Amino acid sequence: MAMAAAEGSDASTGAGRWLPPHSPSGLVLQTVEMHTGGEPLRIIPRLEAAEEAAVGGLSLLSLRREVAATQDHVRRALMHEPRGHGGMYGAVVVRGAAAAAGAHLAALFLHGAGYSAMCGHAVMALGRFALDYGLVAAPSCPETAVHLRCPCGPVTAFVPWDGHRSGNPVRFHSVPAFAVATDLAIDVPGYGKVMVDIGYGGTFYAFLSTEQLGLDVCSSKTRDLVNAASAVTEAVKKQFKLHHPESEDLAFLYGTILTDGKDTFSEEPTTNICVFADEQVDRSPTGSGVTARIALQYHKGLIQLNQTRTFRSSTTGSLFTGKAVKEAKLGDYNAVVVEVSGEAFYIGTTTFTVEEEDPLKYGFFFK
Ligand SMILES: O=C(O)[C@H]1NCC[C@@H]1O
Repeated sequence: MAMAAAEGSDASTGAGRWLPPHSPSGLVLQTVEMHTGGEPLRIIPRLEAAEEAAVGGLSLLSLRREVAATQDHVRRALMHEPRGHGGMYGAVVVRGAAAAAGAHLAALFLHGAGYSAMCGHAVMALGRFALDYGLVAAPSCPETAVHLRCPCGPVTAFVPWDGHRSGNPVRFHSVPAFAVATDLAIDVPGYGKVMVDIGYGGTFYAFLSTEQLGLDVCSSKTRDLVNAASAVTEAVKKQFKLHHPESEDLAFLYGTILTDGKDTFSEEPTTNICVFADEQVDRSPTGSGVTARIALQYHKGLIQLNQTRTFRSSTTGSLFTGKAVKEAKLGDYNAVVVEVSGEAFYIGTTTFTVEEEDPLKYGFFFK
């Protein structure tokens, strides 16, 4: 019986037999499962191939390219069905890359269509993970600064710590965020001409109000919001060339965030939906999106330093807060350091296996 077996020792229950028949040469992947504001994070605490690549001293951006080229079956197996789903998100922890960067934790971010450069909801979850899984040698109470290395650069998470376990809320400071373009006219097939803002918060997003698309971020069907946001993403990609001051590897439009248009400072929450990668919907208010949107609001003079705004996900109602904490520079851009805060929770652990003869062993994906 499951209960008796779970309580027994390895010797009495043969706990090794919990693993079902699987390919002896194939993948056995252990994960820690979390969510931040409803957005899943499937943490892969160790991926041998990534560790081996890190020994060569590759930067995280180069490591991202290497893992994409050689280990994409791992991403597909864990993000796509039947092990994952259309909204699945993951992080591969790379200990070697953290050590090389003098950080507590380095991570590559995975989603249904590939690898991203920054992920705020993941940073909040990984901040807790780093403390609870012993990646920080001497955590301090009541809060510990966890230094993370993300593909976009160094990010610091500030995590409550009571001496035994981590807690919430977790806040983080990302790489300097900046406004790239404001009120940029874009022709969106099927929707007409709209005005978008483009901001960088470790990754680039286009922002616009749903009103311009004849929709309402709070009440329209998610499918309609996804279609509109995806059309905007495609149009912006064709009509505007992105450039990143540090690396062309970072110069890609990750997605479009549709908003209620409430950008002027207010104590009231502003609602948004982030559609990123290949029509993937963030269940959270999107940490990197909040970072980029605060940078845009600051650039437009709509908020001051240390004025806190609350961001609400239209999909789950979950909340993040964000504020610009100081001015900074990134290349020639006048930028700001943004603090984003939210709550991340553990939901379990999993061991995934693969049977060699399974024609769908590395998953399947459809829209
Ligand atoms: O919170 C974030 O920044 C992320 N969530 C999924 C899409 C983004 O990477």
